Amino acid sequence: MAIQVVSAEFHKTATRPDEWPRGPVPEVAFVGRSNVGKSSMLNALTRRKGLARVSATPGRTRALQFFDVSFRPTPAARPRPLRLCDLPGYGYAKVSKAERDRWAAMIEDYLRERDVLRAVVLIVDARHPPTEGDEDAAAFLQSAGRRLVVAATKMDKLPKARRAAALQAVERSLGLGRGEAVPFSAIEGTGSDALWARLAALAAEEAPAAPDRDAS
Ligand SMILES: Nc1nc2c(ncn2[C@@H]2O[C@H](COP(=O)(O)OP(=O)(O)OP(=O)(O)O)[C@@H](O)[C@H]2O)c(=O)[nH]1
Ligand SMILES: [Mg+2]
Repeated sequence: MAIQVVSAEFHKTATRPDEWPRGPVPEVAFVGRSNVGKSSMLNALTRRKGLARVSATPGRTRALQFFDVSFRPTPAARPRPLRLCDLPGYGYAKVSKAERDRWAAMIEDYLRERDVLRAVVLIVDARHPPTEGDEDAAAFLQSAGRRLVVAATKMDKLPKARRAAALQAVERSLGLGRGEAVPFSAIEGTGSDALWARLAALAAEEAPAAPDRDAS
């Protein structure tokens, strides 16, 4: 059954931890290489075309962008809050190494430390084998103890007859089981319901056992 998005709006931009939104709202983040389609996926999921900025120029998203969403898992259910975080892409070559290092540190701090983060969607391009950056990101997220959902996007660019094989190639190379990766296309509008079902379930779960940050 399709999830109903009640509202979706931009909340804020952050480059430093003290700027991350406060409060106990469960959060899901979107990571992937520059230009893979992170912002487009966020717009497709929220069914709000201009919510996150989509650009033909890679490297457009340069800070963490937080969005507040309210959704009903079923038509009769009460709306639930969820926060989405659109992250800058990795692997963007046209900035200085110093700037790339700064982005990487900003993203890694967030992915490691963020206590309300329930799941991370790793977005890969369905047309190509995962890049070294994709593999590094998957390994990093696993080592950080994050729940990972892999989505293979731009499915529309593949002929229908090749889509299943492409999805399996993604799953194999990232060490996932059959049926674990979610096929997606922001252009065709496919994959949203399947991805929502996964995210809604993860958002409802307890936060994963996080490194000992509440010990004091
Ligand atoms: N054909 C097709 N094109 C897509 C899809 N998703 C995104 N695109 C295109 O890919 C380009 C990049 O999309 P964005 O959503 O801005 O990608 P991003 O990952 O947020 O990019 P950065 O923020 O720069 O890292 C744009 O030209 C989009 O129109 C898709 O599912 N299918
Ligand atoms: Mg973007």
